[in-house]
Amino acid sequence: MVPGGRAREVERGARDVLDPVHFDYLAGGAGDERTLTGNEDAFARRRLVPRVLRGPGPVDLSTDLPGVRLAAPVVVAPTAFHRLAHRDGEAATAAGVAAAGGLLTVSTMATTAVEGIAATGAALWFQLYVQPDRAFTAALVARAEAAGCRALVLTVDSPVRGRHGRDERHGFTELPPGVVCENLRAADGRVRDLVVDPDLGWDAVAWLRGRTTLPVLVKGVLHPADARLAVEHGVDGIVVSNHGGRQLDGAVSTLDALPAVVEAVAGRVPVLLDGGVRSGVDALVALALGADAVMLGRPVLWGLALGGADGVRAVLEDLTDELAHAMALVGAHRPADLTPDLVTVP
Ligand SMILES: Cc1cc2nc3c(=O)[nH]c(=O)nc-3n(C[C@H](O)[C@H](O)[C@H](O)COP(=O)(O)O)c2cc1C
Ligand SMILES: O=C(O)C(=O)c1ccccc1
Repeated sequence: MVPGGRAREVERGARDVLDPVHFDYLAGGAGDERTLTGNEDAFARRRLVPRVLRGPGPVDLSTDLPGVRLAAPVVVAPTAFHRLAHRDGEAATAAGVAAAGGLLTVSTMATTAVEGIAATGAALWFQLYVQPDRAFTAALVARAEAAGCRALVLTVDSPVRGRHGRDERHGFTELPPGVVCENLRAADGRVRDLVVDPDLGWDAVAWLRGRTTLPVLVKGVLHPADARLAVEHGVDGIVVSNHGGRQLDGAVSTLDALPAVVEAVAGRVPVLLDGGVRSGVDALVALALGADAVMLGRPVLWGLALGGADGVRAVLEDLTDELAHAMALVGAHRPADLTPDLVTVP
């Protein structure tokens, strides 16, 4: 079954097919889930002020990002444990992304090895949780690079783990038998536990630079001062993210945080946004407020749960089609035509 409908329907469908404990792990957020709901609410508050009679010409969504040229400014965000959503896990996700001509960010916490994910032919970035064991982290970076990942996405919003009430209520603490984080398998064959590093600082960017020639993005920036620091430390891109409301509950919505970050970055590196993007119109709003691309987290997981690779492909193609259609209706031919004056808060 291939879902073709809108994000809400796909989410409802996924809820119907998934173990409720696993659905809640994937859907849930930290604390009272204010930031989780705030991300979507921020999009719902915006309205578009379209331009008319802007002339003919096809819509061209092509976008250059670190290490990759894409047909549309849409990237799959890194999410853990795809084998909770579908038995084929990240291999199915990657096959769907490849079919849609997209880009998948592989999570450090993937339940399929990065080498196996790369075998699908999908374009990949690799999301990194820097471990206090830097030798192990360097080996993981080398694996990602050897597998053909085109950039590293350093997650910086997790000095400690968020507290997820839904998981606590269910007592969800362990993956099902046979499901493991294959990227945390060490040379000795044993799978390490993830350690988030409370001591991580900006020097981690220079450390990473010394170990890879890949572009490095930082993911999880909300404050414009941090965006400035990221540029000063030589990053190749910034992802405005609150981890889909799974880390600091009460954090600002990503759409509300975006304009100040864009102003601070002043075009020096690409700025991406994730959190609450559920439609092509949402993507258009983020681009108009200055994002160079959006990332999708949960919608891709729901497509995966419902339809495997075909479900992922359908989610990506639907959203991209809707973005192109909405671009035509606001009078824009390419992403650069999308400017903040097209968005209002009535
Ligand atoms: C189930 C789940 C697992 C996630 N795992 C990771 C992860 O391993 N690394 C990471 O940097 N972000 C992770 N994230 C955050 C996503 O990359 C992204 O920031 C967020 O999902 C975007 O919001 P959205 O789900 O509203 O699209 C995860 C999110 C979800 C929902
Ligand atoms: O669940 C998450 O959002 C996430 O990033 C994560 C972090 C550590 C282990 C598993 C998932």
